[in-house]
Amino acid sequence: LPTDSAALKNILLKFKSSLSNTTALSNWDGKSPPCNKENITTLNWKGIFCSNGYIRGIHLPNMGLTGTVDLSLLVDLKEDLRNLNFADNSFQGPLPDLNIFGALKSAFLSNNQFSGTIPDDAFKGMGSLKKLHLSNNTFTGPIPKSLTNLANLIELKLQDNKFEGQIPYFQDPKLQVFNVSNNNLVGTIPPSLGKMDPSFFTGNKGLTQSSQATPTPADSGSNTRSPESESNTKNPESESKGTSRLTIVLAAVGSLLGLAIIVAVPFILCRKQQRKASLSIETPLPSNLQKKTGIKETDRSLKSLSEGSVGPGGSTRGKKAAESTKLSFVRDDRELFDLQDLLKASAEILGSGCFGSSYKAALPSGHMMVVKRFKQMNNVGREEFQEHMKRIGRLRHPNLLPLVSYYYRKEEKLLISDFVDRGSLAVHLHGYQAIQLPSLQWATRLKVIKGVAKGLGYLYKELPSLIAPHGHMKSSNVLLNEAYEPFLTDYGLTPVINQESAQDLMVAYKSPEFLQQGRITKKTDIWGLGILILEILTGKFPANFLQQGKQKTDVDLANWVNSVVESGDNISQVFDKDMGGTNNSQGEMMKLLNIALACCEAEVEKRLDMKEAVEKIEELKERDGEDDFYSSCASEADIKSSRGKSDDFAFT
Ligand SMILES: Nc1ncnc2c1ncn2[C@@H]1O[C@H](COP(=O)(O)OP(=O)(O)OP(=O)(O)O)[C@@H](O)[C@H]1O
Repeated sequence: LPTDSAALKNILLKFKSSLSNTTALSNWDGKSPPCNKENITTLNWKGIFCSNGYIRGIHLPNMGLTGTVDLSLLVDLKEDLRNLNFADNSFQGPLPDLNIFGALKSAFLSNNQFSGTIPDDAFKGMGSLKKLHLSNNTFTGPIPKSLTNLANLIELKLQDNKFEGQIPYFQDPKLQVFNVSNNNLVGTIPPSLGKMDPSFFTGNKGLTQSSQATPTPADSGSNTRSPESESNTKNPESESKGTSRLTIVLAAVGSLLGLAIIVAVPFILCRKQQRKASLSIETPLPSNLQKKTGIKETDRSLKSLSEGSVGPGGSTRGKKAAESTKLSFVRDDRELFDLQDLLKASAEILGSGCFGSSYKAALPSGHMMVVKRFKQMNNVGREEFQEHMKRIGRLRHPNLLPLVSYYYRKEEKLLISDFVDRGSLAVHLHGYQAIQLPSLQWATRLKVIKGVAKGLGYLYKELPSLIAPHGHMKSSNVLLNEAYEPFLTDYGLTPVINQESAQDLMVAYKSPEFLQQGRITKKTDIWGLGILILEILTGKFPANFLQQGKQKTDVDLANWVNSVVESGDNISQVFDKDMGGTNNSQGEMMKLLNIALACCEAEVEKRLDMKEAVEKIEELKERDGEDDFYSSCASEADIKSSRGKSDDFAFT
C-alpha cells in the first residue's frame, strides 16, 4: 500500500484509536504523511518505519500503551510489514493475529500482559519469521505446533509464561535461542534442542534432560509425545538424519565461528575489552545511548561554571564551559542535532574496536548515526584537536565516510558519522554465513578494492603532511552501502591518538618497517592496502594484526601468499573459493594478487608508491568478467529483495 495514500493514514489512525493510553503517539495526528515516498528511510510518525514509501516496521516498545492489539486493522499492510515490536507495554488479551503478516521477520511482544492459550496454527504460513519474543506474559496451554514448521526461526523466547505440556518436536531447527524457562512444561528436552544453553529450560518442574535418542518425525505430530517414543529410533534413516543434523550444527558452528572471529578480533587486538559486539540488525533497542554508555549529557563541573560564573572573566569561562558540552559540526551541509538528541536516541552497540565502542543511534528525524567513542585521543590539546577535526571535516570523496560532528571533553571524545547500511567489509568477508548472506563475488570485491584505492589516493593528496594519511587500513574500517560501494572510515587519526596506544593498536604500526626499524613511512598505508587486497582475495583474516605492540611475526598473509608463489604450487589455491569468477576473470585476479604483493614488499624502497598502486588497480578490467559481474550483481540484488529493504533498519 503506497504510504502517501490517505487510506494509509486512516488505517494507522484507526489502529491508534483501538489502543489505550496513546500519549506517546501524539505525532500520529494525520497532518504529515507517515512516510515520504522519495526518502529511503523515514520516521515521520513515532515508531513507524518506512522504506521507499512503504511501512516496514511498527516499533512501539516501552510507550506505556495499554488495551488489546487488533492487528486485523492493519490487514492492508500484510504484504509490507516486516517487523513488529510491542514489547514493554501493558497490553492485554490474547496473542494478536500475527499470521496476517506472512512476510513478518520479527515479532516482539515480551513484557506485557498477553494471556490465554495460543492456537496451534497461530504461526502457520509465517515462513519468514526469524525472531519471536513472547516472554514475560501469561500465556497458557501448549507451545503451538505451528512454530515447529518455521524454517527461518532462529530466536524463540517463551520464558516466564505458563506454557504447559511437552516441548513439541522441532525438526532440524535453525534455532540459536530457544528459551522456555519458567513455565509449566513437562517431559524431556528433545535431543534436537539438547545443544541449547541449559538455563533456557530451567524453572519447569516437570522437564527433564532427554536420553541421547533422536526423535522421529512421527513425534512431531503429537504435542503429547511420550518419553518412551524418543528411544528406539536408531535406524539408518534416523542416522542419516542425525548426520544431516550434525552437518547443520557444524555449519551453524562454522557460521558462528566466522562471526566470532569478526567479533573477537578487535577484542584480542585491543587491550581494553569493551562490550560484546552485536551484528544483528534485528536486535531490539531496549535502551538509549546515554543508558548504554553512561556518557553524561553535560559535565557537571562545566555546567556549574557555565551557569554560575559571574564577574571579570567569568562569562568567558562560562561560555567556554557551555561550548565544551556541545557537539561541534565540521560540515555545514548537514542536519544539526544536539548531543542530547543522540543520548536520548534508542541505541544499538555495533561493535567494540581498539579504541572504544561504536553505537548506532536514530535521530528524531529517523536518520541513523554512528557514535564512536574514543578514550585514547589525548595526543594533542583542545585547539589542535579541533583544528585537526576541521581538516578532516573538509574532506569530500565518494569513498570516504564523512565526519559529521564531534564531541570533545578531556577524558572523552565522540566522533559522529552516518550509519552505512551493510556494515563492514570484515563481516562480509568473514562472517557472511552468520548474517545469512552469500559470499562477496569477484566483481563486487573488485569494485570494493577500486573504491578503497580511490579513497586512499584522495587522502594522500589532501593530507600530505600526515605520514600515514589513513593509518588504520583494515577491513572493519571499510564500510559498504546498499550498492556495495566502499567507504573508508577511521582515517587521518594518527596525530590525535595517544602515541602509545597508536603503536599498540593501529594497523600502520604492524607494518614491516615499524616492526623492523621502528618507523612508519609514506608507503606504510600502501602496505595496509596490500594486506587488505590479500584479505579480500584469499578470504583469510590477516593474523598478524592480532599481534599486539612491536612484536615480530611470521604469521603474515603476504608471507604465506609469497611462499605459495615461490613453491611453484598451484597459485589458484590462495584465492577464496567462495569468490566465484569466470575463466575470464582469473587473469585480472592474478594481476590484482601481484599488485597486492608489490604493495606488501617488506623493503619500502621496492614497494609501489600510492600513485602506481592506484593506477594499476584502476586499470583492472571489470568488463573482462562481464557475465560474472552481472550475475553477481543479480544475485546480490536478489538477496537484497528477498531480505526486504526493511533489514536496513535497527528497529527490531
Ligand atoms: N558508520 C558505520 N556504519 C555502519 N557500521 C559501522 C560504522 N562504523 C562502525 N561500524 C561497525 O561497527 C563495528 C565496530 O566499529 P569500530 O570502529 O568501533 O571498531 P573496529 O573498526 O572493529 O576497530 P577499530 O576501533 O580499530 O577501528 C565495525 O566492525 C563496523 O561493522
